[in-house]
Amino acid sequence: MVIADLLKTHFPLQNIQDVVELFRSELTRDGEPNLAILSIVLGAIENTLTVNRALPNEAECERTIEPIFPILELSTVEALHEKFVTLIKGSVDLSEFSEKFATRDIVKRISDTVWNTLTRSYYKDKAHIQSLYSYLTGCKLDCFGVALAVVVACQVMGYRDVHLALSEDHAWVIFGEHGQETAEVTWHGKGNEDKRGQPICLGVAEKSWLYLNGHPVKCSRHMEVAAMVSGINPSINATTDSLEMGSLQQELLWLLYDLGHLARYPMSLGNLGDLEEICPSPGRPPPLALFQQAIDVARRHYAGAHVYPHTYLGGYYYRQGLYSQALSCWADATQTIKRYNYTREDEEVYKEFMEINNELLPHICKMAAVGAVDGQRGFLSDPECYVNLLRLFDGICGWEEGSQTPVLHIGWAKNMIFCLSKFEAGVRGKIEVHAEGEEEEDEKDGSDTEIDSKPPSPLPPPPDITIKAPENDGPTPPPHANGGADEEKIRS
Ligand SMILES: FC(F)c1nnc(N2CCN(c3ncnc4sc(CC(F)(F)F)cc34)CC2)s1
Repeated sequence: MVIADLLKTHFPLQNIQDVVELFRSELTRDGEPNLAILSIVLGAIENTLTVNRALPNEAECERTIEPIFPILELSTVEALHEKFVTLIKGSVDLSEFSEKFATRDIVKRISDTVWNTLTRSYYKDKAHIQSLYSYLTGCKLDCFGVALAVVVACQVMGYRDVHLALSEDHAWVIFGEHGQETAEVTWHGKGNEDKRGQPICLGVAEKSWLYLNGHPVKCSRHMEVAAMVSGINPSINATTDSLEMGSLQQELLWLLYDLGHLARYPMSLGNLGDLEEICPSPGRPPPLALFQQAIDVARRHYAGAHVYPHTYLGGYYYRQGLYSQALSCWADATQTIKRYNYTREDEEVYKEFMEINNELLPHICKMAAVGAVDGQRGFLSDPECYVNLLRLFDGICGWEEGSQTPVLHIGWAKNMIFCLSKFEAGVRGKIEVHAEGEEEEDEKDGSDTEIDSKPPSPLPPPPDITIKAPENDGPTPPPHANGGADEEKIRS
């Protein structure tokens, strides 16, 4: 498959702007963006900027910093592209597969080709093995990278119906005339037999977070570009990121955002929010707006089935010291996971909630109890915080109910008791807990406001509990009642 002349005009790539213009050209051209070229380009640059990078020591830091952005020649990219096309076209007998739409057989065969050319054994969680560059130069791919490579190979074979499907911790493909077919093409986690070639059957998908109850992100070609940009890993080592690589990722995500290709992709909006928190772009929406947009997208287009939009925002509030707001987001997150049954393939989200319940929440309650953080003066006497703490624990317990594998152990319970006991006795008198479906008598004096897990549309399962907290006329003003001065103090 020849590389379009339009594409060639961008080479050699010498800086971030050259790469952004190449992506803009591919994303706005007639026909599809060339996924193979774009993945090779990102992988080659990431490799130069992060892999085996000698870092300047103190003394050298004083000296001028030599430019380290690699000059990427067309010949390098063309050679790797040619290698990929030859490998893929050489592995399947084209005559057998002449249909317009892919079949399970062709998808499995292409997955086998990628699978069988990987290094026999390597550290699967290694960084920088997510791109076609890693596959073509090191024969290594991570779980996401295998799925992406299969989709790129199908594009090379001319199958315009094969697309990437993404959950919050897994990837597979959809295909067929109406995109109605699904197939596993990669492995998941450790010690799980891969199910490559099999469809994702609803029975498995509907109750496990790994498959998001049938609400994965179904990518277009442009969203597949967004996925490879989201998959950029700027880390040089555990403590240092490549500023150039992070900046390239941020610029490309804004390009994709402006072209509308993040509009159905909550995690990429979260990625962009994280990058903006670290290095704000002038004239762009603040992180808060991006995290909030991700939550809205998940609610409107994915039936509120995604957990990460809530934990992205919760993590942001926590880092900003806005603990009441963080708690509210984390409660929304557990009220989301509550609709799933926990299975051993859900470890990643289990670790998220473990950190929230067993590290972050106890820390907040400890700090609030010693009054260490001004802004949290009201936290332990604020009925809304207590309500959200109960919603959070209810969600985790609801997740365990009906699951084959238990979620909670004594460590969870100890931390729950620790947090609950830090709240002032009076606050417990200010809330009402209603069992599911109990008739609501009208509020006579309107003194109670109902705190309810805002039901995402379409109708979710009814919440098990509805909890009420009084209006702001209670004796202790909510933590941010002083005109946000505290928040100013925290932020400054
Ligand atoms: F919840 C917040 F704290 C999170 N912070 N970072 C989070 N990540 C980082 C980015 N990330 C992602 N970001 C964009 N797209 C995808 S597709 C995918 C699943 C798999 F890798 F394809 F298997 C993961 C993922 C995974 C979740 S969640």
